[in-house]
Amino acid sequence: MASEEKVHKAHVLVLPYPAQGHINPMLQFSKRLVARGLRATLATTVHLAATTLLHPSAAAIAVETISDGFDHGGYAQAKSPEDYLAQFRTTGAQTLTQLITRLNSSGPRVDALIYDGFLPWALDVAQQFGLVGAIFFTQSCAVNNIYYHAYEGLIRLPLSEGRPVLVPGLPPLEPWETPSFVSDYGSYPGFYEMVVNQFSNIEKVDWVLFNSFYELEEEVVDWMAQKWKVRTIGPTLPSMYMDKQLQDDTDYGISLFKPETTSCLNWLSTKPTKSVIYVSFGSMAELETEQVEEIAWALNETTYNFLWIVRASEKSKLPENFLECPNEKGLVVTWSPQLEVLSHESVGCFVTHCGFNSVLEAVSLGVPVVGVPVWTDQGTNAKYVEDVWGVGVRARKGEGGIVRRGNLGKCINEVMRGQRAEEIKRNVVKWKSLAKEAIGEGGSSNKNIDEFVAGLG
Ligand SMILES: O=c1ccn([C@@H]2O[C@H](COP(=O)(O)OP(=O)(O)O[C@H]3O[C@H](CO)[C@@H](O)[C@H](O)[C@H]3O)[C@@H](O)[C@H]2O)c(=O)[nH]1
Repeated sequence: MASEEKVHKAHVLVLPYPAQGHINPMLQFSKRLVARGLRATLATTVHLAATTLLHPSAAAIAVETISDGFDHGGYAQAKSPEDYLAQFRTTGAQTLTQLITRLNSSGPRVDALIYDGFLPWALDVAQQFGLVGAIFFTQSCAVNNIYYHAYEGLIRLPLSEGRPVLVPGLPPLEPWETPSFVSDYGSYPGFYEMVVNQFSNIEKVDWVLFNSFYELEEEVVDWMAQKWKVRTIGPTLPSMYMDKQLQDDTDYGISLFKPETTSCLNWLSTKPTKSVIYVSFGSMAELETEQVEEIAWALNETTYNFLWIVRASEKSKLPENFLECPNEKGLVVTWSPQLEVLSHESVGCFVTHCGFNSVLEAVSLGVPVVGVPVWTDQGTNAKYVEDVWGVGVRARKGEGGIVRRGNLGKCINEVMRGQRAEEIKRNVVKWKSLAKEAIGEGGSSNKNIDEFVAGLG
């Protein structure tokens, strides 16, 4: 027994919200822990485990399931976001309790729970078992400081038109630059509760982890660090794109959609250096049909090549005959190997919804951005892209709340050529290097991960 105890590696259970943009960073963080000698188990939902395959590179991480209450369809089966979150809270807490009980009796016993901020009830479960509790935020520190201030009633909602929103550590924001759950207060009650309730029990948590890096959000991290044990541990791109310390770590290891890797890479290889506009709106955003049409015509009119990700569920929104007309100039696929695409020499800019993973990937791989935010945190990320980090521009919405083709085309030209493009390129180079330094040997995120691991020892 004593010798068994001696070899016990600290065992962390990692619980992401079941969406691509949440699993990717938490799985990557788990790999960093395993590389430091910890044992990691990913807890995901029954539905997700049944519909997704983990790649071999993630094999060092065990996978276990809990239930969100919708084993045969997941989120799509719920009546509403409120229904989904309420069921997940009840069934998730019960099945997480059963999982920890089982792991503790069969071994290896669990020492810590790293849970997604969207699932704050998980901390109560962790504490019933006396586990170390770490909340993991997949969105930026800036966005989450806005949510904290909303939770505490420190910003008055609904926001007043024309009055800047002041949050410590952030530049003054116009109301439309805050996350949509705040700027359109009342329109998304379930999601609003989800994002602000991340702070409902934060004073009880042991660690507050962010997929960001200190240099990227210094002021807001300093402010938050006065209140909680905040540690930035990102960017969580696979190691082979960053510090190259983990030889097998070439991709995220999980994909909810099947990437069309061969067609993307073959097509890219026929294009000149920095001639391609890569366009993707991530795994969740649903665009209005008119918006899809405006993007299509903007891409059709541009002089550049384009690679556009249109998920299967969005394809019917493409203008008739669009797929046939671009031929050599453009490729439309349902899902790409995004990291390989962004690091390909033929890609010149990234038209993105500004999901936080996509922004961090663009920053880390040095690709200029055209932000076309859709909802949630994306408008605030786009503000930072343009005004704080200077790595791109934001396309403003026109008539009907739609980004019009002329405006999108103008933004693409601005980041691809001319004086502003030169300035953006300088910033892109600077941030790429700072991102690599942060996660590399001796960097801020690397040290923070070491400290977290030492704390579990
Ligand atoms: O064709 C594609 C498109 C995307 N990705 C990957 O999918 C992830 C997408 O993440 P993200 O850019 O954050 O977008 P969403 O999937 O939309 O993420 C949700 O979750 C994020 C983290 O909470 C939020 O910042 C977003 O606003 C929210 O929409 C990234 O790692 C991409 O590399 C691919 O591999 N292939």
